[in-house]
Amino acid sequence: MIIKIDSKDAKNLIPKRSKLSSKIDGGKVLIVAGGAGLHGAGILSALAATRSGAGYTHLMTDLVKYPWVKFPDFILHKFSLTELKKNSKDVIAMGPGLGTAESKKKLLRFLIKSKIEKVVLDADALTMLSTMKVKQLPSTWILTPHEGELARLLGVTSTSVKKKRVEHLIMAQKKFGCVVLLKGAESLISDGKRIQKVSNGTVALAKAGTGDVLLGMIAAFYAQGLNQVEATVLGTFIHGQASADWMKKGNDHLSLRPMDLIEQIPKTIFKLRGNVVKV
Ligand SMILES: NC(=O)C1=CN([C@@H]2O[C@H](COP(=O)(O)OP(=O)(O)OC[C@H]3O[C@@H](n4cnc5c(N)ncnc54)[C@H](OP(=O)(O)O)[C@@H]3O)[C@@H](O)[C@H]2O)[C@@H](O)CC1
Ligand SMILES: Nc1ncnc2c1ncn2[C@@H]1O[C@H](COP(=O)(O)OP(=O)(O)O)[C@@H](O)[C@H]1O
Repeated sequence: MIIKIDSKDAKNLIPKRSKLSSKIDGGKVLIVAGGAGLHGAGILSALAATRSGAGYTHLMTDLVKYPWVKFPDFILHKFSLTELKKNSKDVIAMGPGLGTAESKKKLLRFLIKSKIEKVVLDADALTMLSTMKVKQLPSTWILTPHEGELARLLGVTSTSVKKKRVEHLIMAQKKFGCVVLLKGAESLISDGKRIQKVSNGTVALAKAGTGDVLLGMIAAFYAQGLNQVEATVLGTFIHGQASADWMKKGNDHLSLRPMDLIEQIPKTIFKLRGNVVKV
């Protein structure tokens, strides 16, 4: 049976703060993303993490020409294994715009070998993973493939994934042993025990960069104490709902920018929470 997530389920998962909360309660997220020419991907993920409640957002990225005057919110790191080793974070989210060079593979191999507890992999990190001999990943890891990425992970065609989405999701979950989110008009989440479905997203999301936003959101919720399934469910639901809320304002589905989605996050969370802030 596939369980459909509704707004009540999502509302119950929204992290809470008290008047005495500090940035420590928001947790520390490290986004490893945004290689040469694809800086935007890392910035989108990092901005989404900050907008979704991360207490600290660290961004390991290509520092050359990083537009820090426009985006001063993050603690910046250059791509480096030494840097990755010395940075203990609550959650590490890796992939968008990273490329698949050997230097980036080393970073991923380190995370796998040292069994870092909370890791979320997307985009190029999934492509790199598909070329590695990996048995199982920790059950606390999250993979967020679209159909093409899931096909690469399983060594099948994207057409066969499109035809049998649930079957391929289950195969990937069994292969890697962690949470797998298969993205699309209907997003499916499996942890090996059950499959949950999030279908509130709109076609406005069918645009490059919206997946980078989702990665940052899931990482932020994971860093705030939700478990790996809850963080994936809440991130995916709010992401979908933000696109729907943005369209309800009279915007056409052709026109959504990933940045619009990020700007919509505060209002969508506030509405879902029930229009109350008790702090
Ligand atoms: N601002 C920035 O800097 C941005 C940077 N970005 C970064 O750029 C990098 C490359 O990203 P990308 O999107 O070009 O390539 P990628 O997703 O690896 O493969 C696409 C191929 O997969 C297949 N495919 C099958 N089903 C599919 C589906 N449902 N949805 C999508 N694809 C599907 C299909 O091939 P087919 O299966 O048909 O052979 C298709 O040709 C990556 O690091 C990303 O993070 C982007 O996030 C944008 C913003
Ligand atoms: N037709 C659609 N309806 C609803 N959501 C969609 C649709 N198409 C794509 N999405 C969502 O948009 C996001 C796209 O992510 P992804 O393919 O990884 O893009 P990118 O890597 O370019 O950021 C996913 O969250 C996916 O579920």
